[in-house]
Amino acid sequence: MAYPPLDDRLVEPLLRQFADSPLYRTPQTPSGEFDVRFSTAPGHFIDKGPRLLLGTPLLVNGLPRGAVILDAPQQRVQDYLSRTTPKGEHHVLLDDSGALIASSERNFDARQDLTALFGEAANADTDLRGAGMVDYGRGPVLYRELEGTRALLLAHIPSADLRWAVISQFSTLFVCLWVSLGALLVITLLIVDRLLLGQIAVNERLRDLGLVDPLTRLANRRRLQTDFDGLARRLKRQQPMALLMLDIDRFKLINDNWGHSTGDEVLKHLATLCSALVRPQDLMARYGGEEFCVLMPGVAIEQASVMAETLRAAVAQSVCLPNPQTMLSTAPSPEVRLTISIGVAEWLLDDCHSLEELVARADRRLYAAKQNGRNRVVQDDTLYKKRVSGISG
Ligand SMILES: Nc1nc2c(ncn2[C@@H]2O[C@H](COP(=O)(O)OP(=O)(O)OP(=O)(O)O)[C@@H](O)[C@H]2O)c(=O)[nH]1
Repeated sequence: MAYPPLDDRLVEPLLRQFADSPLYRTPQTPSGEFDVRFSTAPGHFIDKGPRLLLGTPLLVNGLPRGAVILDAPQQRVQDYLSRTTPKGEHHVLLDDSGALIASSERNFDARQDLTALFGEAANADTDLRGAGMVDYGRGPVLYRELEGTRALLLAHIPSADLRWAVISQFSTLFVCLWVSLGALLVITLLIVDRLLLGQIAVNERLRDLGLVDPLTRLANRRRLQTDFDGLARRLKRQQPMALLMLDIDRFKLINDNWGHSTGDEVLKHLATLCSALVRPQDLMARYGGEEFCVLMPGVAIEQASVMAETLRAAVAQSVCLPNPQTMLSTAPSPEVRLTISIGVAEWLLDDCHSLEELVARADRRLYAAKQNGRNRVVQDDTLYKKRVSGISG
């Protein structure tokens, strides 16, 4: 570009000032020289007049390392051009494309010509002040205003360098800290997970303890009550509900002859056998000792009696083979045969309004079954009444 005679003596100290600035240290070429070549950048309007940005790249070993931008009011460039132009001569400032930027002629209309030159960019507010980073589409440019001057120091940073600078911020200590925090978090989550699983297991165990008989794994008395209450609400005395009361005959003899451990195995044997025979919707529970209940929702007395007979027959035909290690050495045989007696009741027919009443009615019939020879099912009070009247008579 054509350029007015700019006094190198003014530029050189300024460039050195920039180069020595702690804000921006530019390594010099081995010869200590700068390759100074100004070019124009789009001007902008501030206050009353347009301003020009005159820039020179800072090259080190031929590589661009930054730029010095002189932000000057266009009028001053114009005045300077007029002042320094010898009489009779005409100096102009042209840009790279040869367009007129300033002229030593006084009739140069800077506002009009600048706008013509740079279009809307000339009106853009590019008045960078302080320090920061801008990106005009060719990558990030760092800038810093030099104190006491209207000059901006710019440095173009390749994106890769910028990324590396960010990454290098993560010092080893910082990374270690993050890794430690991450590890701590994972360990904490594992511990919480373990605690939760443990708590769930404990809760399940507690729930089991509350509702399950530990020996036979059948429902216990509390569960029987809960289920009865639920069924009673659901059936609303619109449908029948039967209850079987089972008791092992002469169980005391089994304990006495084979031992208590074998007695336990007989209880488990009975539980497994009977619970496999009842319907899925029936609830078999251990009522206590050697007594068991089967709650049968929606079942009338006849059907319940049939089921009771099925259970009685199955038990009578079954053989329990207890662990020989735990039975008494005096045991009469390695196997145990057993029978059960059953009392049957039905809540509508027997007009029972609570589990207690239903159990009492079934228990009464169970008692009658025992009194009449055991290994039998009783589903009404005939035998009971006969016996009671016999006693009273
Ligand atoms: N092994 C074992 N025995 C139990 C358990 N609970 C109760 N028993 C025993 O069951 C027996 C019940 O005996 P009884 O109430 O006299 O009745 P029974 O010998 O079965 O005679 P009947 O019922 O009249 O046929 C007692 O000896 C109790 O010790 C238990 O959990 N395990």
